[in-house]
Amino acid sequence: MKTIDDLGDLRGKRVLVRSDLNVPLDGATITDDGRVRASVPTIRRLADAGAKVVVTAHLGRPKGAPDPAFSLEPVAVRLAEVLGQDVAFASDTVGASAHEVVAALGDGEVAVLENVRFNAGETSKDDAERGAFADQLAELADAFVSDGFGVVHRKQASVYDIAERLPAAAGGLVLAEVEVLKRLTEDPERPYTVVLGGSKVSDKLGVIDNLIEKADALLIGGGMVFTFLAAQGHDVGTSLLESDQIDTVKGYLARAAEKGVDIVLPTDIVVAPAFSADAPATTVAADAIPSDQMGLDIGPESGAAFARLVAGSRTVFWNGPMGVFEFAAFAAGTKAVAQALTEVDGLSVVGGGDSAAAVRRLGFDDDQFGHISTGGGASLEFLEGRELPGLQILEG
Ligand SMILES: Nc1ncnc2c1ncn2[C@@H]1O[C@H](COP(=O)(O)OP(=O)(O)O)[C@@H](O)[C@H]1O
Ligand SMILES: O=C(OP(=O)(O)O)[C@H](O)COP(=O)(O)O
Repeated sequence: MKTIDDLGDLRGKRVLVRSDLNVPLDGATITDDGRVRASVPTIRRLADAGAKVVVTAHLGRPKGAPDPAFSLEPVAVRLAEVLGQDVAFASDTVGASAHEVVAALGDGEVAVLENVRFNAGETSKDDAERGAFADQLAELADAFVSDGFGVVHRKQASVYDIAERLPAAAGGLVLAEVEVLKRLTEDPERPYTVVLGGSKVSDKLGVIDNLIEKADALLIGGGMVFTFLAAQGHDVGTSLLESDQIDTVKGYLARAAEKGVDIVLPTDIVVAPAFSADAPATTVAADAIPSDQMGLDIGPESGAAFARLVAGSRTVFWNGPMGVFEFAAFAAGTKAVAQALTEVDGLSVVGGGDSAAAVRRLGFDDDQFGHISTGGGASLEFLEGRELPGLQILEG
């Protein structure tokens, strides 16, 4: 992959940096600034080289139009604090404000553009529509640095198409992430266990297909669980469920059994009548979820079983909290798995914005893990051995 060194002398040049600043927010308050901190070294390096640094990033999944709830402005404020220098903010991504802010940048100064996903072209499946938006982004810069590891699995304008339009290079974060994750793909020490949870179920279920070929055991928690339980014929009440994936999941279970790969499901679940911090929590058997309750965490018996399997592995990759850790009553499963990862005699990797936020919020330090990856979906697809569009476009 091309690196920043390949871009030559950057003094006075406008460099567009794609960062992953998709941080968890409570209102306008950032609850974990890990992705901001991870983005700073590349931004600092470019600013120190005298570039005019234009940062582009997304926040959440707005629907291709401006939505104040997903403004990057609070994130730009936090970036300025962590960088220790002023950061200008453009109230649009490629419009008059962006052009004005970029034109006003001096050498070594930094600006953040408003949420790139406020523009329908960013995530469009139509190549021409995405390309037209990438053309507009490209007008704002002389070179492109891809540093948002968490989005390199997305074929999106600010990740992929832009790299076809400007001299492009991988930033330090992307290079560092790839370096560590390669260790998990090249002959991992066994047993190799992958723990999957979280709420992006439809996005991430597909990775199981390839991971069955690579890992010795797959532990399923979080919102992932319920499509599996439904595939086994159980009622999952009002839990998160991808009904159209039930047949696919049945196929995974059958193939894993054939290959001798353990797909381990929780045997007990913490349920509540509503998705809220103070909903009364009870623990039930995984095959007896009441029809008016939703599963919000794996139960204590499952937490202990998952912890034993994790701690006994030599290589562990974990993406996706085991429950709704943001609410104390549903954080125990995530805490049990996190604790077990710290005890692994080998390589333990936590991936994903919320998973990283969870371990920090539950009192763990980053250095208790082998690596904390900023990307969940991106690292999972990397481990699958898939070609990631945002990396492939930087090659050559
Ligand atoms: N049983 C569940 N039902 C609903 N949401 C869940 C459940 N378990 C975990 N979650 C949610 O999953 C979210 C994180 O999912 P995801 O974005 O896939 O992880 P990451 O950002 O680490 O890749 C958390 O906000 C958590 O509350
Ligand atoms: O949060 C992210 O991914 P993750 O939850 O898989 O870690 C990235 O910012 C990508 O976001 P997206 O999954 O909305 O494309």
